[in-house]
Amino acid sequence: MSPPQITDRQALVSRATPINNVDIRAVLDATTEPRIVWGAPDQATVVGWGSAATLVANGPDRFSEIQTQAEALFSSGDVHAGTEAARPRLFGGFSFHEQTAARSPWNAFPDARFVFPRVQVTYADSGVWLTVNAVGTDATPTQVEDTLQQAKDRLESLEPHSHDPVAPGIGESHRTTTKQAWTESVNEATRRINAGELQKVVLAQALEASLASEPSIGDILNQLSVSYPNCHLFAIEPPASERISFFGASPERLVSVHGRTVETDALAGTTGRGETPAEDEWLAEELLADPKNTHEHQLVVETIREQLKPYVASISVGDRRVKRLATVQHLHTPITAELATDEHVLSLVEALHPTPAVGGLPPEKALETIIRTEPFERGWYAAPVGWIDAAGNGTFAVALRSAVTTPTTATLFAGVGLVADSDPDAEWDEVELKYRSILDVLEGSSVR
Ligand SMILES: C=C(O[C@H]1C=CC=C(C(=O)O)[C@@H]1O)C(=O)O
Repeated sequence: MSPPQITDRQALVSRATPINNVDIRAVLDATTEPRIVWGAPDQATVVGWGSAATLVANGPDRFSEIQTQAEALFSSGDVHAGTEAARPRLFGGFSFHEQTAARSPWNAFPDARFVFPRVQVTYADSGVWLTVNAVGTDATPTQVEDTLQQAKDRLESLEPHSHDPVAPGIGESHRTTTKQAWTESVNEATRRINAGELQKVVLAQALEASLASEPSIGDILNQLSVSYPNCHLFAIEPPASERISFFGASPERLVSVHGRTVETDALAGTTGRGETPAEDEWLAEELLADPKNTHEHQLVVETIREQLKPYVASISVGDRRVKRLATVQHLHTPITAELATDEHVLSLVEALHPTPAVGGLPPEKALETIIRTEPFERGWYAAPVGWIDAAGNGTFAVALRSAVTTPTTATLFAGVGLVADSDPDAEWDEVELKYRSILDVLEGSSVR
């Protein structure tokens, strides 16, 4: 392999070194620049802060624009990563709709933003790694290596995080959709589904809450990682953002591309948790056999299969099963495929988003219905969040079970899939169950 060359002004320098283990919460407490956090089952957990480069795109071409900008950024570089987990990666996400109105709480979120962190700590199987990145005319190996040494010294001297997790506590809270408006919307959706205008639509609600104290993203993510070990954990803080965080613990992987292997999940159809293991099992069996939920789920499986078809040489749909989370259980079908040719992960993200687990069918009619019905801005809720690397690999989750916090407020989001026989009251309660994952950590309630 020929050595990487620095060819233009965009030259990228990246250096990494193993460091002693440092508590992720101590790292987060010590950072003042905007941070990103990513953690997924079977993947290294990453905390990054600052920006060596930031890619922004808006509008319907946001996926291809970010791909072009990422390819330009990674086209030349002087990289010594030491281990695959510490290699240069971009972290960020997209808006749900083609265009996001700059409405609260999304004012600081464009339609797509990816950050190449200035400093990154990676918790990998091979140990803890520190990476320092720089981009531009003044990015020199000597400067980056000096910064790496300084950052290593500083991180290794951090006091361990000693306090128990502190929950911010919730003051007043209200859903932005009234029960009456919700009932009317669900009835209207089911009427249109029964009339054959739509097959399925996912309607969501926002919940606005005041916080009793400023949230600590380290404590929140720590709690979420304990309660939701089989979920994708993320936090994204926009630059110059007055300490705004968008974070969540999503049970749904949108897509992961590694070489030519594609993995994705169909996740739709929900029930609660039982009081006992036997009740849990009973609820899971009921869910697997329930015609409304299996129909809602099967629409997602079939659509994902169709969406992937143009790209893949083979596809394998796993058995339908139940994914059990701390507050709910979902129908889950894992899907794997082999690409016919090399594809950038963002091509697959664009092809799959939004799946009918968060949009509906037919897609255009469902999106129109969502825009017309929902009285709040989805922003990045239910949209792809994740990472990409220089080779076009990456993993994206669907940003569910998520919230935006400021030092004094939280806005939570949750939605439900509606089909012909959906009941407004049951769907209202399901929204509450889906809020619980974030509400529990904000309130400091004990979770399973
Ligand atoms: C839209 C959400 O969940 C989706 C994912 C799993 C189960 C779902 C359901 O049963 O309705 C939804 O399709 C959400 O959590 O906000």
